[in-house]
Amino acid sequence: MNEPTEGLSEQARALIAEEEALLKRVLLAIEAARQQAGRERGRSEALARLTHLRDEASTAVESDLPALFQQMDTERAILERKDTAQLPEPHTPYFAHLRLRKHEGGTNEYLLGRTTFTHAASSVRIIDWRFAPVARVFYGYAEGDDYEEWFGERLSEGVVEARRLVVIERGVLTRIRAGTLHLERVPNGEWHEVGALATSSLAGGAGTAVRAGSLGTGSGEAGRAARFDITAQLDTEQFEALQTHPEKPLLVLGSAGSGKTTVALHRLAQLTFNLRAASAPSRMKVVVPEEGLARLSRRLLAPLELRNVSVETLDAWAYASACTAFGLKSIALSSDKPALASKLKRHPALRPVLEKRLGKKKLTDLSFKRLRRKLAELLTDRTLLEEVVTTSREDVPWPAIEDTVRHTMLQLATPLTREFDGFDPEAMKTVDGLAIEDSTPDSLANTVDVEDLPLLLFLKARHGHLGTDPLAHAVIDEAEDFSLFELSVMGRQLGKTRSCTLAGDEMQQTSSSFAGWPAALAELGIQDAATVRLSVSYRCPRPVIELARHVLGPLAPEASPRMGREGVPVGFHHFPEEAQAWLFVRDALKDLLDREPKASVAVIASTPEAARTFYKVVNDMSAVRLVLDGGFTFEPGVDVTDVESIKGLEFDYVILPDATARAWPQADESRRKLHVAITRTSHQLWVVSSGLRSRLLPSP
Ligand SMILES: Nc1ncnc2c1ncn2[C@@H]1O[C@H](COP(=O)(O)OP(=O)(O)OP(=O)(O)O)[C@@H](O)[C@H]1O
Repeated sequence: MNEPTEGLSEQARALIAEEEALLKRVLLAIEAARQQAGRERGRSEALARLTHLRDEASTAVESDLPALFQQMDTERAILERKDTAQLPEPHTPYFAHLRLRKHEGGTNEYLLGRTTFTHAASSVRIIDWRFAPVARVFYGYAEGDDYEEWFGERLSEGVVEARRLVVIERGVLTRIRAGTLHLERVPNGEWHEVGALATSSLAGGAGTAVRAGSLGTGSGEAGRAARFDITAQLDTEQFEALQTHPEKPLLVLGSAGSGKTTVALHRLAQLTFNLRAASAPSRMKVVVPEEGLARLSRRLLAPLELRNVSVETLDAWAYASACTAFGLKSIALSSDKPALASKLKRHPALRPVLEKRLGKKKLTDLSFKRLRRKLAELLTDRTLLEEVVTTSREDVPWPAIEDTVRHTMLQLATPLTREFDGFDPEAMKTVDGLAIEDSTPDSLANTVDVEDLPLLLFLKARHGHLGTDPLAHAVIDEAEDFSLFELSVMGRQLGKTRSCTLAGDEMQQTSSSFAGWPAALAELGIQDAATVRLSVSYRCPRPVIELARHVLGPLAPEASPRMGREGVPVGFHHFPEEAQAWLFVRDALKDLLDREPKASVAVIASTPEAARTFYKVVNDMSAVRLVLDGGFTFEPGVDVTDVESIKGLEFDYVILPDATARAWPQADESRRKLHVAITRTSHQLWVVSSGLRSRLLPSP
């Protein structure tokens, strides 16, 4: 235990002393329980001994039996002791503390954690946030509030005397938040009030830039304290969403950074607990559009004890589903495909046109080969494709027809290797050792696009069983980016109850045209979903949210989110030449990494090509990474990336290096993408432009 520093109020000192004493008591109680459990671990040996004694008794002479029976009784008594419960992790046994003074008299003390634990002798009671009824009081009331809750048949009334969030790292208390009082233990062991530390330090702290016009708010300094557990911070609205009946589909809406992913993953944690079945995690799935978000989701699931839940990107999910549904080990995918053909295949306008064309005729042969041929017929039918273009009101442009037909024809061709079957295999190679069709249109022969997979699965499900195992629950995150075909197939994979959580924000739709939530739910086969709209924006500070709304322009929803935090102004930096702009960013990054080596920074370019070009300016700097395949490591440093890769992610600092009129034109898709890039910012945003600045930005 360490002495609080001078200058702390009496109240703060008392709080620290109380929480440290409490933690000490908890750790001793866990240790006592652990030792007790150790003593009981001898039971498996007891079982073996009992079996052996039984065998012995069956052949023993009568005079030996009384002694054997006595021994057997002893071993049986050991076995009959109650199973040892799982103990809390002593490094971080709990994340919150609640004390209730009941009107009927007396106080009750609870700690919120992930493992239930009671040690009566030390009056320690840790409750599991997922199911303990009293967790409702923690999430629903503030310190000092009168509370009134029904626990089963019993009404409990009283006052919330203490409601504290704590951070315990390796068994040491390092942070306490009680109402507006926020205390932090710095590395030398002294305690400070966080607001006081921030204003007295040159380095800033969230909300104060180091120098005017400089990059950095102090939030990525060395040795920054661990954050409060997000589970402890869920707000009332988010916790209420988790109370939705496990079998009811839930639609979680809200602006960028309002906690949609947080709610969806916490619901999964709760449902896993409710199902109690050991197999539950394997029957649950999280599906997201991009690799970056898949990696982040896996990291977020780990502390929720859901490491076994499969997190898949849409493409990986479609591929695995198709292999299972068609009983194939692998499917040859094209590595090169026209963007317009992909757009057409994912567009909602294709859905009704296809439905009309397929009519009522039943297909009997549902093999991959047959359905692939059927799909190719449809995708080379110009009349059908023209109808898609007109139904989309030319959102799918006319040239998409030619691109789709030509591409599909190439895919239908017989691969050269098969055509020249019987020829000398060496003659089928080029001088550099590659197959003769590599990098030629012939490399497309006999392949399908990853966008074809949901269409093929859709065709199969329409005429028969999909052949994949039903899921107990699915989380569909960034659901605005799922095509109707993907949703339709996903719906077939859900069990009868359609238990799923959809999280999304129509303003962040980037990859295909979104058909709206009613259409999305209908494809999933959901008639009645519970819907929550999260209203507080947690990730971004006010100036960033305001810019994000400005960029959306006419697309911005009427209601603005409730702003969580103030923040430093957005930095706009304009230069005549791109080279000047990028050298300026390079210097700023160098300076920032020196001052705040723990910061996470993203340089988000409009395209992968622009990201690659910018990277050349900084590739000699350590801790700078080019990430274009979603391979984010979430380590401190700089990720140079593009807007398509960063959905659902967040960084302390974001720099947009090419905020030009060419990169971000005045079009709806561009507005939404720029909005996504801007809203990845947790602390500070810089918008850097050269030549002609994007007109989506406010005038200087
Ligand atoms: N109640 C809360 N209190 C404090 N922070 C929160 C709360 N809820 C969520 N957050 C934090 O806000 C950030 C954004 O949360 P999350 O990623 O779940 O939002 P989102 O709505 O899914 O964002 P996006 O739309 O960009 O995908 C995360 O850092 C998360 O930990």
